[in-house]
Amino acid sequence: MLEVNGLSKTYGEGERTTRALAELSFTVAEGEFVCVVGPSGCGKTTLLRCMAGLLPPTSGSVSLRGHVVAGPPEQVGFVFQEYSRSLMPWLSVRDNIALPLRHKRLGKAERTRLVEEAVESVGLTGFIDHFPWELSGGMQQRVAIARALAYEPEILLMDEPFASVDAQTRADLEDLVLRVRKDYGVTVVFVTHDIDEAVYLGDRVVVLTQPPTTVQEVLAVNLPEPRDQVETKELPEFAHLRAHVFRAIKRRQELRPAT
Ligand SMILES: Nc1ncnc2c1ncn2[C@@H]1O[C@H](COP(=O)(O)OP(=O)(O)OP(=O)(O)O)[C@@H](O)[C@H]1O
Repeated sequence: MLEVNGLSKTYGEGERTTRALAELSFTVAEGEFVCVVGPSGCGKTTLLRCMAGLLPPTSGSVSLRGHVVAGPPEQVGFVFQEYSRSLMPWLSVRDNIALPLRHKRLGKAERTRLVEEAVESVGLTGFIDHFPWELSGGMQQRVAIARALAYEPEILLMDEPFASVDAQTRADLEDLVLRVRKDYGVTVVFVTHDIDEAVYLGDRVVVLTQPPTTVQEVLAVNLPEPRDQVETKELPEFAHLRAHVFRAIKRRQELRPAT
């Protein structure tokens, strides 16, 4: 469905050049949940922005169903890390979620239905007429997820969406994403620097190297479904997979020449 083909991205020119992505290739199948994990600064956000058509690659390409992505595709929804910056403080939850739907030609009743269903699916029905600043951080991130879902995307691109919430809220939001993925049948690309999160959520994990970044390894996660925060994480296979990813990242760091 999605194909990242020899993707590279260099920022700036001359002395201020940063080679963020060296050459990356991997694919994402229809309905798959792919986690991308790598050390801080390895270019995860850059990769996702290229996949979203928000940033042109320096070379290589991203294709969606065989068509090269040259701008934000209609079928794609995004959830970013900074929920506090992505929601409009002067709009209610309802109006924030309805905002991207302006780009779709929908009747009022259909728009209301999509917004209300999305709010219900993230468990915020009682807060639909509240403003973002009246909600906790975790609730605001739920609103950001609902906004992406109401748009009925085929693909959800998520950039470290739970990095700024506490551990318990993070676990709840992880399970929420697994559930909506199932309910909405959406394909997910989920970027995180958290190895446990990547293994817990993913059908596959793409492990990135330090910059200049390439794909170090693509790992299949054959853990039983449905995943469970306690039972899944107690499994020896879970411990094995997380140790494998951890070692892959650490080994690569040790191989880097001293600077
Ligand atoms: N707009 C920009 N202009 C110049 N350099 C940039 C720009 N955006 C990112 N970079 C550089 O590209 C590299 C990768 O950045 P990016 O934000 O994609 O990494 P990341 O893996 O998402 O980081 P983190 O995990 O810390 O969020 C970094 O060296 C960064 O300084």
